[in-house]
Amino acid sequence: MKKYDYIIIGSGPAANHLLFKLARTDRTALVIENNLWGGTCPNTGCQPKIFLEGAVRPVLNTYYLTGKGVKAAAQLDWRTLIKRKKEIWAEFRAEERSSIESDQVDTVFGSGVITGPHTVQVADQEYEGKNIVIATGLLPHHLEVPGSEYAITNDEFFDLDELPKKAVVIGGGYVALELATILQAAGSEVTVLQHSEKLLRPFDQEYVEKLTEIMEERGIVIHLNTPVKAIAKNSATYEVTAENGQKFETDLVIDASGRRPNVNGLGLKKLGIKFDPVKGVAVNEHLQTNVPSIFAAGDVADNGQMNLTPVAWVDSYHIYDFVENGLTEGIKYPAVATSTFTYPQVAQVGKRESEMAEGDTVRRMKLGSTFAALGEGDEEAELKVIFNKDGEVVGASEISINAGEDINLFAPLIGKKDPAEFAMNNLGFAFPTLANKLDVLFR
Ligand SMILES: Cc1cc2nc3c(=O)[nH]c(=O)nc-3n(C[C@H](O)[C@H](O)[C@H](O)COP(=O)(O)OP(=O)(O)OC[C@H]3O[C@@H](n4cnc5c(N)ncnc54)[C@H](O)[C@@H]3O)c2cc1C
Ligand SMILES: NC(=O)c1ccc[n+]([C@@H]2O[C@H](COP(=O)([O-])OP(=O)(O)OC[C@H]3O[C@@H](n4cnc5c(N)ncnc54)[C@H](O)[C@@H]3O)[C@@H](O)[C@H]2O)c1
Repeated sequence: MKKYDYIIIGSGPAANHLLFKLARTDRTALVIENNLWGGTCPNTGCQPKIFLEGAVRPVLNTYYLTGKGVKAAAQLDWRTLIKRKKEIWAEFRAEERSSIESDQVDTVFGSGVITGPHTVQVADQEYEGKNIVIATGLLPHHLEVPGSEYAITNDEFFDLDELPKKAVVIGGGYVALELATILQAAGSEVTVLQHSEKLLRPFDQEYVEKLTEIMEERGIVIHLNTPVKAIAKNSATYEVTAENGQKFETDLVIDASGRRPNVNGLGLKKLGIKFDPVKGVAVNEHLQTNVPSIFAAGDVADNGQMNLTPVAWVDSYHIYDFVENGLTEGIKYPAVATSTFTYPQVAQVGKRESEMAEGDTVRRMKLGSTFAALGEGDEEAELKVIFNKDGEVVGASEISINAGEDINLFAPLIGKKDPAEFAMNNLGFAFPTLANKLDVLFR
């Protein structure tokens, strides 16, 4: 039986950052993958999304500037865009697996099943590992309604050759609103059906409401409190029926009703490894499961964090430091910033206004009236920063077309005393950018 220091099940961000660290040592690793090498983020998540968003931006930017010095809105050529996407990704996929293979790292294609505290089986081959890392991520949740098989998920979305004339997107989270933004900008008539009364729960709801209004003004139809009862196929279209009886005829249905930990078929029950079907694999402060040689990292781990790529990286670095450097301190997550890649974007780090404690204060900055925002047609842009009673920054939220980038300024400031001092000491920030305005905000 071939022996390794690490067996990692799944080749996503949680795996590859552990491999970056292991590359500096003489440790050996086996990576097992049963789908696309590299995991969700580069194949069917963050990366194809941000690629398409790159083309959506000028379309929407020029839409808002039409009549304000721009003659007409740019238009998306969906077929060419997806063709280019496929060409770039074909190259990436060809390179991805070979980029992680080395003298120290083997890869094997297939489904890993954990058979013991130190053994994993793939087909009829068993491998031994001193440490096993479950890094199997999430899978799309499929609605449990008749006809749910007619809906696609993010797994298929980024390879759609034809732009649907009409699309129904089910869900009100990141995936639903990002894909709705892309489709509408490309020219589809988009309807979003959210079962509950709120969208984008992890974000500042005042800004989410503003985003919703802006998306609706642009033509995206959003129905809240509208659970779906059934999806039916007609000859050339689909019909989505809501529980309230409303019917929506459409060319494409996207199920973006959430994602669930990929825990089935791993042999967890047999080994007695604890997990929750919604939260994921139970882990301690070192990301060990109840079998100490078996860890879980990234989206599949019930680590109390959001399911984001930077969180998966932090997890894998911690496992490395714990096993290789004998770190005794439990995992500490930095303040991880997050953004919706909608238009505009809503971003946040640390506390939201709704989570303010006694003595906390909030300061707002109307970014929309700055010359930069006026020039970009981003008049609704706004920023809120939350301070605790000692004057430390404890949170920030922003709505603007650059919020995803801007929020990174605030992540390193969380918990820092005297941000005014920080701003005054960094007068060399490029001007005129948001960083330069911190001085005004903090004073
Ligand atoms: C549409 C979309 C957009 C996103 N955009 C962002 C974003 O902008 N920013 C951000 O931070 N995050 C984003 N995310 C989330 C991000 O993709 C995840 O947080 C990240 O991929 C988690 O990494 P992971 O390694 O834990 O899991 P994954 O990347 O999901 O990798 C898990 C891998 O394990 C494999 N696997 C599963 N079971 C087995 C088995 N039994 N044997 C072998 N292999 C197995 C899977 O095939 C998969 O390749 C997005 C997600 C989606 C769906
Ligand atoms: N920009 C980013 O960083 C980004 C983008 C995409 C995904 N992600 C990550 O991936 C995770 C998964 O994203 P997601 O959008 O799939 O999940 P999500 O949990 O963010 O959203 C799921 C949405 O579906 C709704 N929903 C649940 N059941 C439903 C039902 N029966 N009918 C209709 N709607 C229903 C929920 O209320 C929620 O609005 C996110 O939580 C996030 O961590 C991040």
